[in-house]
Amino acid sequence: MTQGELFGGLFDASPERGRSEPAPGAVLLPGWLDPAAQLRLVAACRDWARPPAGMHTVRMPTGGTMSVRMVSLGRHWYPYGYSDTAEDGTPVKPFPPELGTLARRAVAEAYGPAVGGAGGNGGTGAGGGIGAVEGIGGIGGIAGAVGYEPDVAIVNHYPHGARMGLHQDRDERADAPVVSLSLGDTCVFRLGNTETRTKPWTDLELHGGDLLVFGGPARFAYHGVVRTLPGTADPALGLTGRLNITVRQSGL
Ligand SMILES: O=C(O)CCC(=O)C(=O)O
Ligand SMILES: [Fe+2]
Repeated sequence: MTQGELFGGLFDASPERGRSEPAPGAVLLPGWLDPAAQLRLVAACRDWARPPAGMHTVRMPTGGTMSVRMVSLGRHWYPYGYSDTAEDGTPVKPFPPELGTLARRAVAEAYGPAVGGAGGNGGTGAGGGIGAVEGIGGIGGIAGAVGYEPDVAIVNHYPHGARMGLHQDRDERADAPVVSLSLGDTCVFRLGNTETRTKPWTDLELHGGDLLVFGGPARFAYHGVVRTLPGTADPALGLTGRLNITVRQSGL
C-alpha cells in the first residue's frame, strides 16, 4: 500500500512540488498564483476572449489549424509574427498593465536578486524565500530580466484533447524572459533543448496556479504541451480545460 492509498487523499502524496530549475534559465514555481488570483485571471481571460479581437482558431500556413484557441493582447500573434490587427480585422486589445506588473514580479521572484548586489542574499536563497539561479548569478545574469518591459500576452485555451507541438518562441525581437501562467487542468509540458526538436527534453507537470519562467539560456528552448489531464482543474474556477497565459517582451 502506498502512502497515498493509506491516507486516502488526506494530503497530496505526489512528490513534493517545490521550486525547481528544470533547465538553466528555466524556473518553475508551483502554486505561485493563489486561488483568488487564479479566479481573477480566469475571469479576465473570459473578458479578453470576447469579440471583437477575441479568442479564435489559429490557421497554420501549412493549411491545418491548431487545437489550441488563442487571444493576444498588446500585439496579435499569428504564425509566425505579430500584427496590430486581430484575426477579425479589428484592433488587438491593449496589453493590461496589471499583467505587466504581475510578470515583473514573476521574473524577480524566479531569478532572485543580483548576486553581490546591495541587499542581495548572495544567491543562497536563504531568508528571503527567493533563490538566485545557480551558476547564473541571479536576475542580473539573465538577458532582459532587469528592466523587463513586457508588452504582449498570448492566452491559450486547451479544450480536452488539445496540445501544442514543440516550437521555439522566436517571433519576438527581444531575448527577455517569457513568463508562463497556468490555470485549470494540469498539463504535461515538454521543455526541450535550444538546438533540436528532439531529445534531450524534460517533461514537467504544470498545474493550475503554477508559474514557469524561461529566460537566459532557456529562452529559445523548444517546448510544447504533450497533453492535458482533463478534469484536474479546481472546480471552483468553473473552467473546462486549461488556460495558459504567456507574457513577453516583443522588442517591436
Ligand atoms: O501552454 C503552454 O504552457 C505553452 C504555450 C506556449 O508555448 C506558447 O504560447 O508559445
Ligand atoms: Fe511557446
